Amino acid sequence: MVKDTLHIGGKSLISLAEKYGTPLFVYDVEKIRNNARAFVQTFKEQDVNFQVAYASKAFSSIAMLQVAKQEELSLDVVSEGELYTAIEAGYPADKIHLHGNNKSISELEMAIDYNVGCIVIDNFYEIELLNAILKEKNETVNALIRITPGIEAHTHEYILTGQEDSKFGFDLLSGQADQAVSEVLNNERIHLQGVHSHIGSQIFETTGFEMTVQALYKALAQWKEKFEFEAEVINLGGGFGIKYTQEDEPLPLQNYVTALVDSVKQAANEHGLSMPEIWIEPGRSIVGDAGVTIYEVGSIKDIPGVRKYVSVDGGMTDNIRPALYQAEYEAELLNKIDEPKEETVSIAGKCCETGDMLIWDIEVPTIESGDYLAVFSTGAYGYSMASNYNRFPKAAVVFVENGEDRLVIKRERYQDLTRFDLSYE
Ligand SMILES: Cc1ncc(COP(=O)(O)O)c(C=O)c1O
Ligand SMILES: N[C@@H](CCCC[NH3+])C(=O)O
Repeated sequence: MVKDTLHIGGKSLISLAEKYGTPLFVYDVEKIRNNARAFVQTFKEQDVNFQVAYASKAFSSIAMLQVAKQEELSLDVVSEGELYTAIEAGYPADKIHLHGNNKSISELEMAIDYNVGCIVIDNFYEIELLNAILKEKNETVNALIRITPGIEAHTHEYILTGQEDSKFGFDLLSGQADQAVSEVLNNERIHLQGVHSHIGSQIFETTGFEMTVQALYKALAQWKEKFEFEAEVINLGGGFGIKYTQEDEPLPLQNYVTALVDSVKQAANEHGLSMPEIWIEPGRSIVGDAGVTIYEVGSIKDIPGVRKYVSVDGGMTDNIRPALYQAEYEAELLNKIDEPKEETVSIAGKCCETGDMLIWDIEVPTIESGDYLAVFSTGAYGYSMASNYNRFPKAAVVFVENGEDRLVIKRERYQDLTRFDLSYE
């Protein structure tokens, strides 16, 4: 048994690695709850009507959605699979919002059959599909229209979503958003509750959100004149940044809420429009810093004067973010937490892929095979973007709260990898 050091929710990470094996995702449930409460409490203090919808793409599992439900969050789902998980977790249907830039007929039918709270309409094809499905089922639905406001948030270009040149939503500048509002308002089966906009992810400032509110209100004022339409809901999406490394300086979550509420109040007032409900959709900022991944160090390759590669028993299969966005992480050797940092190494995954790197140039104590490495802030878009590349089984996920650990997603077995394979002999 190695020395017990770093703890989460009262449990030592080393003891969890020994109990459940590695790679292992460990979540601090109290942290998830505190993040959720930071948003909810701040809205309550602002005295506005609101919904905080957890963007379940960041990390979805039955246990996670049960925690979100306990915290009275609404839920953003973007696929039939995420919706199915919500249903399995017993999520109240009226709190579910369905997103997606290419919703299938069966996704839309499932959402309507389950009576979800709202559908965020993304494009003209979807209006057509929705109309046909609602007619056939003789149903109605609440909807928001997703708008790309032409705002460029300061973040990695792959996670920008609010710029004009985007696959998401109706563009404001070209007039497509006007046309969409008009079409939806003319559809008696779709109740247009309001507008939605999401400008990107891992954003560290409020300016982009404030500019979005202004852009939306300019349009809303015109739509009031043109269509006598007033939004009951303004959904400003997610994207609130978190700390991955010492260089990251995110705002306290409360600041995003106060900035959004202030700018909506101001814009509504300026344009003589009534105050809407404000909805947001945080994903990363609810779960990101609540998760840690533990790996075991395996082979070490030292190329003198060049680099020391330290390979761990996971990699891009449980964390694609470094390969996809050059995302940076910090890590510690759990069993050497008090030892001085003696060397600079690079942490590699075990996939047959040069780009399968987790961390470049990190300082660590003298590193050896068998050490446990914990990589921090992996709670968002780690497990949810995991793959079976090279036929690696997906890692296990453990929740810790009040000194108790609970396995919430089992480690995949090799049998799981071939479960859909059919013989060709
Ligand atoms: C529409 C929408 N809402 C919410 C989110 C959640 O974003 P984040 O995890 O950055 O809060 C995303 C992802 O960027 C998104 O596309
Ligand atoms: N998956 C991305 C963010 C995109 C979120 C969905 N629009 C990440 O890991 O940062």
